[in-house]
Amino acid sequence: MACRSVISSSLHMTNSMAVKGVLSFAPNAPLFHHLPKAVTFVSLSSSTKPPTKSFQVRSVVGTTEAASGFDEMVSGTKRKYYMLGGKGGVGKTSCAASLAVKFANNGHPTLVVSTDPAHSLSDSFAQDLTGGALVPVEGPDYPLFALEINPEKSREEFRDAAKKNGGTGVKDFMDGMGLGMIADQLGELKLGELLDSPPPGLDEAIAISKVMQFLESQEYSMFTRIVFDTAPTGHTLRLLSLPDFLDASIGKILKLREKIASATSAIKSVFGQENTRQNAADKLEKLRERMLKVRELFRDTDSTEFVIVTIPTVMAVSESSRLSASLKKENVPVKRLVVNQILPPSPSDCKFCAMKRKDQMRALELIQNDPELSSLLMIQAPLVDVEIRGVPALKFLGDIIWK
Ligand SMILES: Nc1ncnc2c1ncn2[C@@H]1O[C@H](COP(=O)(O)OP(=O)(O)OP(=O)(O)O)[C@@H](O)[C@H]1O
Repeated sequence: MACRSVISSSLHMTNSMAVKGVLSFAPNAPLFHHLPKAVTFVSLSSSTKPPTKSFQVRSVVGTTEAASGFDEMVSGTKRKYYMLGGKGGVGKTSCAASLAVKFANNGHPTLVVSTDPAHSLSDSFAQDLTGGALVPVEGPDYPLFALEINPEKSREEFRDAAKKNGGTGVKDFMDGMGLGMIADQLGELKLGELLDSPPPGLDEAIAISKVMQFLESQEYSMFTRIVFDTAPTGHTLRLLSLPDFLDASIGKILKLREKIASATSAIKSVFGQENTRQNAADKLEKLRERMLKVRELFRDTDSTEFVIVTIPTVMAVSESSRLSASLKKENVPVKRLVVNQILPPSPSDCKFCAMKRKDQMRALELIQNDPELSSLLMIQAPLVDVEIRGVPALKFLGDIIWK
């Protein structure tokens, strides 16, 4: 028996609007190669670009009309940070990318950042966004840039640079990555010598240092919405608790430094060493202070929100509940919970679909009765029957989720 639970529909989409019909887009739309110095906000109208390519997106429609409060998310030109996180594979990237597209199509110069070492932003946007630098995303009405931070790869390169140049290349390498600040703070500690046993938190330090750039660098000042596609729960919690985490790491670094210092004390002047050590300790203290600033930012209810993404299964709901509790403990603002991949009611006699949906409804009930999750605004997102890839498809998903 054919399963008819998924309603097929087709869409017609220009760069800034979607109506029913055929999903169309102009693949040669101009790239935003340069960041504009000043941003003018104008009302968005439908594009007049002729559709040059078309394909169909079939989807479930109308499963839920729960509003996400997007009006509140989009209002104001003061910068806001949205971090989307949850269990692996639930749709964090799809939700984050669709939110970023929606912000950009609503007049916000937007940056979407992946801090997940296993990036899927490139796959989601169907564009090559790798390389660890800002890459313009083709398609939205307003500038949308993506940044994939790969801390593990960065550490590898860092290690190589340290080996090749006997440590002298480390600063150049970090400068090249825009991490000069970290190099300045840690350079004197001869990190190259410590890389065989990297202090825990170094990966996260590299990721968070990019966040610090947002705060300090002119290059990023144009972005009024920054959306984070975070790594699965465990990594995210480490990232959020980084300042404490780094505190411990700094302690470890200083201890190691002390060991190195005493091992070489026979050939160095004690006075000079003490100076260097004190200097390095001061710099680390500065780094710690900066981290604390980031910590404050991510706990600022005016500028930051963590959106939990989950799916309607008992396992995912349990993990989301724990994540919510941890975020609350860290005082990170959480308001919204996206429950993704919900099956529509099946008008057919597909037993599998009926059972699956029943299961999902039970999981939704769990959410409603969960002390951690019940107070969050629940946004239900349907399971669509094609893979969401590319800006037009993300716009389509975003228009369903972010209303
Ligand atoms: N609502 C949806 N309907 C249909 N497919 C979806 C939906 N949401 C996500 N998917 C698909 O599920 C897969 C995983 O999605 P995605 O990469 O967004 O999840 P993730 O949580 O970011 O994964 P990871 O933890 O591996 O980074 C992708 O193939 C995506 O296209």
